[in-house]
Amino acid sequence: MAASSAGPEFGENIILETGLEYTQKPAHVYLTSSRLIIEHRLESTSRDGNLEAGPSTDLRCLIIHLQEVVAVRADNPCSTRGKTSQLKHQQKPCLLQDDRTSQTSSFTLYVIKRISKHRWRHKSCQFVCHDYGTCQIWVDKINELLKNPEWRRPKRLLVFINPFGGKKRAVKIFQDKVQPLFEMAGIYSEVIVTKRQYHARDVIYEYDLETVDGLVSVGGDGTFSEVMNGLLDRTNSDAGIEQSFRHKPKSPSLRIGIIPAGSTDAVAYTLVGINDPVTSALQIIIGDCVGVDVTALYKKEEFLKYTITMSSYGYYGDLLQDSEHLRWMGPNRYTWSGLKTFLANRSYEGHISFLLASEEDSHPRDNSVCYAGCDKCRKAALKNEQARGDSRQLEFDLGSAGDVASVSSKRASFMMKDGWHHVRGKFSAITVVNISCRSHLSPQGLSPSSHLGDGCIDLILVQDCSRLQYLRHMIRIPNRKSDQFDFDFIQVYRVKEFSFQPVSEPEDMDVGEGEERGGCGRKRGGLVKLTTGSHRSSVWNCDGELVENPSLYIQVHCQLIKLFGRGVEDLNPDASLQCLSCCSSCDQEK
Ligand SMILES: Nc1ncnc2c1ncn2[C@@H]1O[C@H](COP(=O)(O)OP(=O)(O)OP(=O)(O)O)[C@@H](O)[C@H]1O
Repeated sequence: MAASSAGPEFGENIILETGLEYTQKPAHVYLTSSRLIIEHRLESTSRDGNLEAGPSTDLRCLIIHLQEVVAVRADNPCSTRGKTSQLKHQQKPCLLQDDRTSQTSSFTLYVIKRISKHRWRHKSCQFVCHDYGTCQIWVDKINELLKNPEWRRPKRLLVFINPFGGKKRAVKIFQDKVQPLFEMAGIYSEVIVTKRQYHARDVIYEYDLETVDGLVSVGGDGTFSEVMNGLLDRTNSDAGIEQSFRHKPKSPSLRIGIIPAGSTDAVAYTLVGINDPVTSALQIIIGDCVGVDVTALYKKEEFLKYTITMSSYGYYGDLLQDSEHLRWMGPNRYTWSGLKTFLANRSYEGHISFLLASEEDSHPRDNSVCYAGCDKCRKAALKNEQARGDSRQLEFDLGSAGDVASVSSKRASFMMKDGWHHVRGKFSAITVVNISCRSHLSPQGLSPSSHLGDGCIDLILVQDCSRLQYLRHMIRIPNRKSDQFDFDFIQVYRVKEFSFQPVSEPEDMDVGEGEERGGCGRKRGGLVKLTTGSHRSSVWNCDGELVENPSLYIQVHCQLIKLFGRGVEDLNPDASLQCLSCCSSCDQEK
C-alpha cells in the first residue's frame, strides 16, 4: 500500500477530512468518493515490546474501499463508552477511544474481511468523532456514497427458500446467517418458503418484478435452476420471444443470488470458490455482479430448459437416476450411487456432433483458470455486445453426420463437415460443462479451465473404458496437480453447440442378432424390444435434474444471466487482486 508523507495524494477529491479522534497518535482521516483513507504515523515495536512512533516521515495509509463496506451505523452516544469494551476479539475498533470520549459520538463501519480461502466475514471498525454533529455528517456522507449507482447494491430482494434441499437446513441458514446481514445492510427481503417443486417458478411468472432488485435462491443447484428458468421464461415471454428451436433468449435485467444450502452447490462453489452462505450473502449485499453463460437444451427441436452447470449422459446420468430413489440419505446418496454406477461400468453408443469454438476461445486444457475480473470473459462480453443484432443463423443439420473424410481415434470414428465435427462411438460418459463446476468433491471443478462467461462449453468424452481406467480419471478430479483429461480414452473440446443421438431411441430400440451387451433386455439371437430402463441408453443429468430423453441438442448463450457475485478470487500472492479492505485492525496490512 502506498505511503504518503505530505498530505493526501489520492487522485480523488477529498469529500470529508478529519473531525475524528485517534487516541494514541495523530492521524488524518479522509473520505473520497470511493475510499476512506486513514493516514497515520508508523509504529514500530521496541525491544521491550512497547509500541513506539516511527520517524516523523513514516506515514502509512490504511484504506477502506467503500465498495466493500457492508453498512455504516452511528453508535448511540450514551453507550459509546461501554461498546468498545464489548467488542469481540476480531472486532477491534480502528480508532480506539479513551475515557474522554464518553461525551462524544462514534460510528461503526462494517467492512468485508477475508478470513481464509475464499471465505468472507465482516468486521467492525469504530471511528470516534469530536461531536455528535460531525458524526452525523460522516455517517450521512458515507451512506450517500454507498448508493453509488455503479455499485448497484440491492435494496429489495425476492428470496426463495427450498426447505427440503441438501440437509434440510435452508430455512435455518437463511434466518440465522443471511437475514441478519441483509437487515444490517438495510435490504428488505420478501421471503417465500417453497411448498412444492416449481413453486418458485410459478411465483416468478406472476410477480411484479419491477418492484425488486434481484432474486435469491436459498437451496441447491436444482432450486437455483428453477429460479433461473423462471426468470428467463418470464423475460422471454414479456419480450414476446418464442422459445423455439435455437431461439435467441433475452437477457433479464434482474440479477440472481444464490445462498448455498443444497447437496452439491456447484453454482455457488464455482461463483465464490467455496459454499459458504455468509460469503455469498456479503457478495449480494455489496452488489457484486458477474455475467454467466447459460445453455439452452432441446429434445430434437423442442425446447426443454436452460441449464448453467453441466449436462452429462452415461455415468453422471445413471448416478443421478439411482440417487433419486435415495433422497432420504441426504447428500450421501451421491457417494453411494456413484459407487454403484462405477461398479456397473456401463457404456452407451451414439453419434455426437459439435461446433468447435474458434481458436482464440482457447482450450479446456490450457490451464487458464477463470478468476474474478477474468480477461477472457470480459472480451467475450464485448464480442457478444458487438454480435448482438447479427441475425446470421448457422444452419444446423442434425442428420448431417457421415460421408466425409474421417479421422479415426482409438475407439470412436471422427468426422468433420462445415465446421461441425462428428464422432460416433461408445462412451462411458459424455459431459457438457458450462462453468467449471467446482464442489467440495472437486474443488478445481469438472473442467478446471472452463469460464463463467466466455460463451463456450467444454465437451468431455470418456470413451468406453475399464473400471480401472475410469477410476484413474476420477481420482485425478479432486487433485489440483494432475490433468484429469490426460488419458487416451478421454477427449476434450471447447465448443459452442453440441448434439447427441443414441444409436437407437429407447422407444424403438430393436437389437439385431449378436448385438448384445450387458444390462437388462439382453437376448441372444432374434430381436428384443428394450425399454428406457435398459442399459442401451442412459439419461441426462442436467443441472442435477433428470432429463430422460437421450437425444439432446445444446447451445450456449454468452453471459445470458447476471449473478450476484464476482467469480473466484485468485489467491496467488502474485495476482493483482489484493485485500482491498484494510484498516488498522486488518490482518492484511501492507
Ligand atoms: N418445497 C419443495 N418440495 C419439494 N421439492 C422442492 C421444493 N422446493 C423446491 N423443490 C425442488 O427440489 C429440487 C432439489 O432441490 P435442491 O437443488 O435445492 O437440493 P439438492 O438436490 O439437495 O441440492 P443440489 O442440487 O445442490 O445437489 C429442485 O428441483 C427444486 O425445484
